Order: sequence, then structure tokens, then C-alpha cells
Amino acid sequence: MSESIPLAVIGGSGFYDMPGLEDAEELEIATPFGPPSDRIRVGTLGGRRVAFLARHGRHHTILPSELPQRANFWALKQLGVERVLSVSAVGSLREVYAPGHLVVPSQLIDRTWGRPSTFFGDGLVGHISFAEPFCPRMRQAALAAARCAGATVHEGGTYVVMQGPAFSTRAESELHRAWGADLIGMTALPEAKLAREAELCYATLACVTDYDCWHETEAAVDAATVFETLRRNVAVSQEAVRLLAGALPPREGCACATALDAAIVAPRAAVPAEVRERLAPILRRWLEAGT
Ligand SMILES: CSC[C@H]1O[C@H](OP(=O)(O)O)[C@H](O)[C@@H]1O
Ligand SMILES: Nc1ncnc2[nH]cnc12
Repeated sequence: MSESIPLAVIGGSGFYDMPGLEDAEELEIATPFGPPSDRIRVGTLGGRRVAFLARHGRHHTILPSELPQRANFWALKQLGVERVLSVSAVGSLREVYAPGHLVVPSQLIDRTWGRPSTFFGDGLVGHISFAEPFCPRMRQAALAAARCAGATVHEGGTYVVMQGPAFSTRAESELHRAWGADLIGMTALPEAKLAREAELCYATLACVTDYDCWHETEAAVDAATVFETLRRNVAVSQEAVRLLAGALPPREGCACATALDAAIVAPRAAVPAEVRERLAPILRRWLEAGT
């Protein structure tokens, strides 16, 4: 790692490249968790070094439950990334969040299973604080950027993360609404948990593509509709990302940057050598803070 990269963008469905990323090089990064979703493009955007990763691969070949999330975050940390903006397609569970709108969610409900969701284990016990699953500073910066890009933007909301790949039944959609969820998608977890364990500031820019299947007068969601809505709206999300890159919040004093201090209970000396080596980019700051 030779420099820090202030922002990485994880582009979701329909967001497979980052126009305006200048002088980009593509990096193939090997990780202890296998290869990331794709080669990571690093270039300059809005005057800042920015990394771009296509979450499902540039040809959209990886299912939400197959995503190599630990590899993705290990690779981003290895590159020196400090903040991550995730761009995601979501279904709306509320009338007010209409297709074409952007939302910066504030909460998550986990309905996924069987996805590797932590860097801890194998002798390293840790429990991150996750009451606020998104970085508050990044959320505000993403909101401001999305508004400046000209989108209709909503602040906050609860994103329920389902396993997929099938969309919900009507009964599930009504259940999620009854729980108070506002948005539904398949990818924000374990992403947000791994970002916090990796001490990255992380927020999601959610692009509403459909009304899932609860709405009485709208057709039930299908993938073709999602992609058509994304195609019509991706330029606004890309503009929001460009504006965000030029207006990043400060990292100094942000709790995300030191999340491991209150998470790992064991003395540093007790961390097995193999774990230190495997998680070197993730643990470096925490290990050095104790020397
Ligand atoms: C193509 S519809 C379902 C798919 O789109 C969303 O992915 P992402 O968050 O990467 O934009 C959703 O979570 C599903 O994975
Ligand atoms: N209705 C929906 N359910 C799950 N993931 C989605 N991504 C976009 N729309 C979705």
C-alpha cells in the first residue's frame, strides 16, 4: 500500500463503471478470501483518488449470496481505501419512495443466511458496535451530493436485506412493511458489517427501482423492470458519486476509523500469528495503536 484512497465506490446492479474516472488503472488483487468481485479500477474523480468495484462483476455474473464480500473489503483495505459508498438498487415498501428516487438509508434488518459475515474468528474474538450501521458523516455527504445531482432524495429509512435471488412473496412483502422496513434489497449485508470491522466509513445510495409486490396498482417486481429503471436513472447516481468525491467528510474523529478499539476484547499479544498475517490490512491500525 503506497497511498491512501479517500473513496471507493461499490457499484451495484446497473452501475458497472464510473464515467469520468480519469487515468484509471485496473488492479487484480489476490486476497486470503479469494478474488474480489472484479478487478478494481483506481483513478481520479472530482480531484480525488477513487477506487471503483463492480459488486456483481462487470458482466453481472455473481448472485447476491455468492458475493465475495470479505475479499472485496480486504482488497479495498489493502489499497488504502478510507470510505466506501455503496450504490444499490432497491425495491420500495412505501408509496412515498417512488421508482427513480434516491434514498440514503439509516437502518438495516438482516434476513440473509449462510453468508460469511465477519473477519473475526479463529482465535480473534470481536463484536463491532452496529447500532448505527451506516457512517453518519458519509450519509450526510451522500445526501448532499445526491441533492446537488438533481435527484429526488429521501433521508433515512430501514433497508431489509433479503437472501434472494427470488424476489419476495406478497406475504413477505407485507411482513417487511409491518416490521417497519421501507426498502428491500439483497446486498447491504454483510457488506455494512464487514465495512465496520474493516474500520471503513460506509454509506449506501439506494436507487428505488420498483414497488416490490405489495402495491395494489403497480405490477409485481421482476428483474427486467429493475434494470430498465436503472438504465434510465444511472446517470444521476453517477453524477452524485462524482460530486461526493469532491466533497468528502473528514475522517478525523469519526468513530468508524477506530471501530476495532471497542470491538476486540483480547489483548493484542493473544492474536494468533496466522490471523495477524491473514488480516494484516484490516488489523494494522489496531495492532499498531497498541504498541
Ligand atoms: C437486479 S434486481 C436484484 C438485485 O439488485 C440489487 O443489487 P445491488 O444492491 O447490487 O444493486 C439487489 O440487492 C439484488 O441483488
Ligand atoms: N423488490 C426488490 N427486492 C429485492 N431486491 C431488489 N432490488 C431491486 N428491487 C428489489
